[in-house]
Amino acid sequence: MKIAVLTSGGDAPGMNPAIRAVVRAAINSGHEIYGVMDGYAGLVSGSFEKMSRKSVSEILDKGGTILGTARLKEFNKPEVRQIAIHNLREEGIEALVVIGGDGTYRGAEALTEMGFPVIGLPGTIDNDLPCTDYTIGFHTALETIVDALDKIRDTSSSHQRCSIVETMGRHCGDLAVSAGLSCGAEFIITPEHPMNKEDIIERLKIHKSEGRRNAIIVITENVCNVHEFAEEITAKSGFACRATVLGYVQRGGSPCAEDRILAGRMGAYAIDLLSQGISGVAVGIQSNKMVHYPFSKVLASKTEPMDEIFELATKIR
Ligand SMILES: Nc1ncnc2c1ncn2[C@@H]1O[C@H](COP(=O)(O)OP(=O)(O)OP(=O)(O)O)[C@@H](O)[C@H]1O
Ligand SMILES: O=P(O)(O)OC[C@H]1O[C@](O)(CO)[C@@H](O)[C@@H]1O
Ligand SMILES: [Mg+2]
Repeated sequence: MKIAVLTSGGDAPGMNPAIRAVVRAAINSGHEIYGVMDGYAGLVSGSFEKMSRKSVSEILDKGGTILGTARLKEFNKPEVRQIAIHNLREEGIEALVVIGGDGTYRGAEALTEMGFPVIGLPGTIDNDLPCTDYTIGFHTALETIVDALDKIRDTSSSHQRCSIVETMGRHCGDLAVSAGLSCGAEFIITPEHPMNKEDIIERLKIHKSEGRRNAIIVITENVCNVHEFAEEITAKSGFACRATVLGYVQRGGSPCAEDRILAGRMGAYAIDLLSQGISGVAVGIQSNKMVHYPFSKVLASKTEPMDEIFELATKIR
């Protein structure tokens, strides 16, 4: 079978090991494999390149994605997807593996509904996909955040300051919750676990009066303007507060072992599914087992908030 692979949406550490696994597993199973450049944009422009074992040599430890990625808004138009399917068929490609987040899955579901076989792999730092415990990239981004929070704690404590640190995650608090537990953050604020600002300020006053030297607040992006909140905390709590937006540093870097293993397992599993004639599904990991569900089910499901980790962080704070 001729199979193509692409990466789409925000890049995530582990996309390269996933591409490698798809390419090597496909070749080892007797398939031909093509790389598509820059996500769905490459499907529309017909940017395909045949890949060999060598095309994916020495990329296991590389951040980003060797295939490039893009956000192509127009892909929600049927006529644009029709061009993509036409280009795939012209090349003789019979199935597609997409590595990306929820938006990428929406594109994949739409291609599936138009009769083109697609398999999805969860590749996003956000961990915001249902039907999988983890997404490829989450654990590496988490390590980056933990490293940054430990460093911020050093300076924060030296200056007796409060630090509010904004993580990525779009509308999912998993990065903030996991990093907050890992670093003993005093407060964790996420879309799933919101907190009243006045309440935090009151608790910071108590915290300060108890002689604590610092406090860390970890917060998911898009919850509030952290710079304004830092000013408010400084003015009202007596704790000088600084805001740090971690930003794109969270998307870069060499994938950690956990993401490499996950990417390897998922990439190989995707090729096994295609070899068995299965498509129109997204791959996941649940209780350490590979699973797959139709895109329609995944996209209609909700992610499970990390309530247990959040409560544990509060309990052992
Ligand atoms: N409803 C849709 N129909 C068709 N294609 C879509 C749809 N939504 C998104 N896509 C395509 O998928 C691409 C990636 O989606 P998006 O930008 O939301 O990132 P993502 O895959 O969710 O990854 P991440 O959130 O980690 O950045 C979009 O740029 C677009 O090309
Ligand atoms: O790369 P862009 O378009 O700025 O998107 C940033 C978004 O992408 C992510 O990094 C991954 O989905 C989110 O955490 C963040 O909100
Ligand atoms: Mg997304």
